[in-house]
Amino acid sequence: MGRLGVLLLNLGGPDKLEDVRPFLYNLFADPEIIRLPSPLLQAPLAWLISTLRAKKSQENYKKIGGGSPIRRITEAQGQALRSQLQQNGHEAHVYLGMRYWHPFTEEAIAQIKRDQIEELVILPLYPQFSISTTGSSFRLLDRIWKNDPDLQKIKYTVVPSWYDNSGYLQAMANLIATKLDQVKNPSEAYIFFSAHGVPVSYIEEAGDPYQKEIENCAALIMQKLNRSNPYKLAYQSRVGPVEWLQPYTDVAIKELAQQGVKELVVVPISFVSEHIETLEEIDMEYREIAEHAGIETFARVPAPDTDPTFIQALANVVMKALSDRPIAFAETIQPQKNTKLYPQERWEWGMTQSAEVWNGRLAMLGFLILLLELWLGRGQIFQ
Ligand SMILES: C=CC1=C(C)c2cc3[nH]c(cc4nc(cc5[nH]c(cc1n2)c(C)c5CCC(=O)O)C(CCC(=O)O)=C4C)c(C)c3C=C
Ligand SMILES: [Fe+2]
Repeated sequence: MGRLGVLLLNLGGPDKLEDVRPFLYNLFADPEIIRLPSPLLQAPLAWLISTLRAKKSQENYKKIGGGSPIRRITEAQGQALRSQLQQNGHEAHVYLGMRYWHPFTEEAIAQIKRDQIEELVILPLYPQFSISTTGSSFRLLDRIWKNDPDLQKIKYTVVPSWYDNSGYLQAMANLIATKLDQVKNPSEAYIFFSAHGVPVSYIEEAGDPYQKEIENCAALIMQKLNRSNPYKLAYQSRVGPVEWLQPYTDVAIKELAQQGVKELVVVPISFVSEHIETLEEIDMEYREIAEHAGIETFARVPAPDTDPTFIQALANVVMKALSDRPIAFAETIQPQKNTKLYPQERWEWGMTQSAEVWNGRLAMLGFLILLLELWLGRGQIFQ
């Protein structure tokens, strides 16, 4: 085996408050997050949304210490993975490639080239595949690869998703069991999985397998846990004026409270590290909603971070990828160029070609104004 590298992919997050706006700009400039009918609109819209959202988002980052812990934790996971692989007989360099903030994927690739890596496993730190996360990183890497003959010499493989890995399921089950055993009625508490949502159009128009993988993952974790507690899966963190996967976490919490549920054990399911959506959104916003609705216990299961069972699971995923047939970027799910990732029916009217052009332009203008109004009018994006 040649010089081995493992490239861990993640979303990234602002290290400090000044980073929030440019981080949001990078996120919304990604056509895998919001795709508009004209690519020319992407940058102005990203600028608009990031500028409008920055203040609220900064307030949230302030509440968790002024920045995202995602880089620190992902670096710790990388180091722990390197030692675990070493113990399992594999000397590997581990790199971090974040999609929207430092260390950017491009920085990791430059280092991989400097280190003259010959064999590379590309492992997203998202257990389930979504076009908006893993898919976006793979598409970026695919573009980088196509333009770089040196990279094309590397024997690489990608791991599209690994939510069904037995060690990962065990790590999640252990973390849940520990938390369950701390509540008043461990056998009755409701296990509440909260996954990051995506717009419904990702699933229905673009064929994103995310919802299926999340549902399967929750069911497999429950099997591993092997307890008879009731459970529910809901989706958090919706952004903007389109329909996202349902049930929404806040609505589901209120419904359970109305049904008389008193104890919730909340499991963040699509994240493997603590970050703003666990530390602020779940721990603060949803806790408040739950307590207000009459839930007496709101216990949150920690993200796996550097949990040893979880790190061993990551090492197993890497070793399996090395022994399996290599998977290329092109083999993974990619939305077609014209896929609607955002509802576009609004500008599909008009009788003649030129009328259609003008209708389209007016509709786009209207759409921008509508977005602006919705973003400003609602005052907060996570509803
Ligand atoms: C599986 C994980 C994730 C999916 C799917 C996902 C889709 C998705 N996200 C946004 C918009 C935002 N996400 C933001 C932060 C954020 N998102 C994820 C993970 C997934 N996103 C993580 C790990 C983080 C946190 C990074 C950190 O700073 O700790 C944010 C910024 C937060 C904020 O402004 O409050 C936005 C915005 C969309 C639109 C989307 C799918 C289309
Ligand atoms: Fe997100």
